[in-house]
Amino acid sequence: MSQEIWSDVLTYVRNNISEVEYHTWFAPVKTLGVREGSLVIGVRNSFAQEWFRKHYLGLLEDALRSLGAENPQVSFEVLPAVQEAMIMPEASSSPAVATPTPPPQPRPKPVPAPELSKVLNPKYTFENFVVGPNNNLAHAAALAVAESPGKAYNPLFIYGDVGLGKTHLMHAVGHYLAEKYPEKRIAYVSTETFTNELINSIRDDRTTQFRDRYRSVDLLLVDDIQFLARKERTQEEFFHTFNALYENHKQIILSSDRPPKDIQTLEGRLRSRFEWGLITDIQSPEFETRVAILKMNAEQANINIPQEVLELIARQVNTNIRELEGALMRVVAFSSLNNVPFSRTVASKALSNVFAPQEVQVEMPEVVRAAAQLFEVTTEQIKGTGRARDIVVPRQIAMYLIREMTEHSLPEIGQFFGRDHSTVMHAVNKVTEGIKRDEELAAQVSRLRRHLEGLHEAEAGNA
Ligand SMILES: Nc1ncnc2c1ncn2[C@@H]1O[C@H](COP(=O)(O)OP(=O)(O)OP(=O)(O)O)[C@@H](O)[C@H]1O
Repeated sequence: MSQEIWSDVLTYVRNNISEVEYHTWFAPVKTLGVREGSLVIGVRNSFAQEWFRKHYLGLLEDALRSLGAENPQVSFEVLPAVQEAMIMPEASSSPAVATPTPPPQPRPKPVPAPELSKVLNPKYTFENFVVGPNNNLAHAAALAVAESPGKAYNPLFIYGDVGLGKTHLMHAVGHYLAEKYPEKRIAYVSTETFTNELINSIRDDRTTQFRDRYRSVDLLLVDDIQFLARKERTQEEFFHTFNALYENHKQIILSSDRPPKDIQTLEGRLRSRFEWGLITDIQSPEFETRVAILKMNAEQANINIPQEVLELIARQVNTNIRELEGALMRVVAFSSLNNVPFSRTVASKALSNVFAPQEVQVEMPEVVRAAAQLFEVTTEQIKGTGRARDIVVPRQIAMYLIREMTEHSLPEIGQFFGRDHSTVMHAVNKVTEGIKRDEELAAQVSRLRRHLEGLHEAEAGNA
């Protein structure tokens, strides 16, 4: 994770000095990690070490402060000669591959087309994709397509808001296919790149090569297809690419932030083609899915973070998964820069500048846990089917409090308990009526409510 801290530090630095200065001094250095709360930066020689101490120490400390370090510490070490060789700027990578902020590099002209099969992000595999109710249909469709490309659903059209995993799923199909059939040609391209390449090919009189490249692939993945809107020439070209691939039973997967019918100024013939196969969406993940994603990310980075800290992060970021991952990195950076163990307090502090604490929400599993604790039963019993009174009462109270304290609908609550919405409605009515007559029940409900509110007040207070 120190690479992520370093990447954030570089972004901060880059925004605060000139490009030339950045290129001269920061492009050749690398981080050696965080040791006892101090960010260690490897520089080429003792001259650079002195220069950094004199000119950039304050800036680097400010960068760490912006990441939440309370007492930022930076040290510089001269790299051994052999390591120096490894910090040469990397070859320019495809836009699809997530890398830490790359150092600026002179751009050759014309820009060469990326090697089509090398643009998949290695992290975006099916194994790394957490399946939840928000994305299970899109996941199943992607898997079906990966298993029977060109046969199951063609094209597969995945839409949803930003940062919810559309690109991840597309790349996962690419990886699956690349592994199973290494000879297959796979192309991943954003609509923007497709457009730019088309323009360049027209300019350089290379349209034939452009066409050949895209029309000869076995799997074409196109991201952000909504950007085809209002680009008549690109639509025309894409139409022919689509037809060529489709007729040859080659798989096409498209992603967009909206369904085809809502893409304005998209030619009718393209829209209808996009609707030929399967259109599936990805919604924002529920709390449990968010926690599972955080858990997987932490495990992959070999970081042991307590469940309650993951839950706190998952509560604060409830839509975009990219932001969710960013929040996790912020907490990790904060704890390692301040040399403190992970805790709810630390996480609240780390996130306080970025996410407003009043946005925290009570989540369904929390309510069930609190009810189980108060009534001395297990969460499994509450979510189970037992009809004994000492289980039914806590279950109904949990349903009532979820309805009262969260935004979840009756069917959503029902689904969480494995029941239908009428059971939830019955429970809510029963408890609503019950607390009017039964003082003990009223006291229990109010105690639970205070407990749940208290949990979140503590978080807001810590922040
Ligand atoms: N279900 C999931 N399990 C694990 N990680 C996920 C999941 N969904 C999304 N992510 C992660 O969230 C981040 C954003 O996902 P991705 O780039 O695929 O989103 P997107 O929908 O394509 O966004 P955009 O519209 O901005 O292109 C990635 O790091 C991805 O690995």
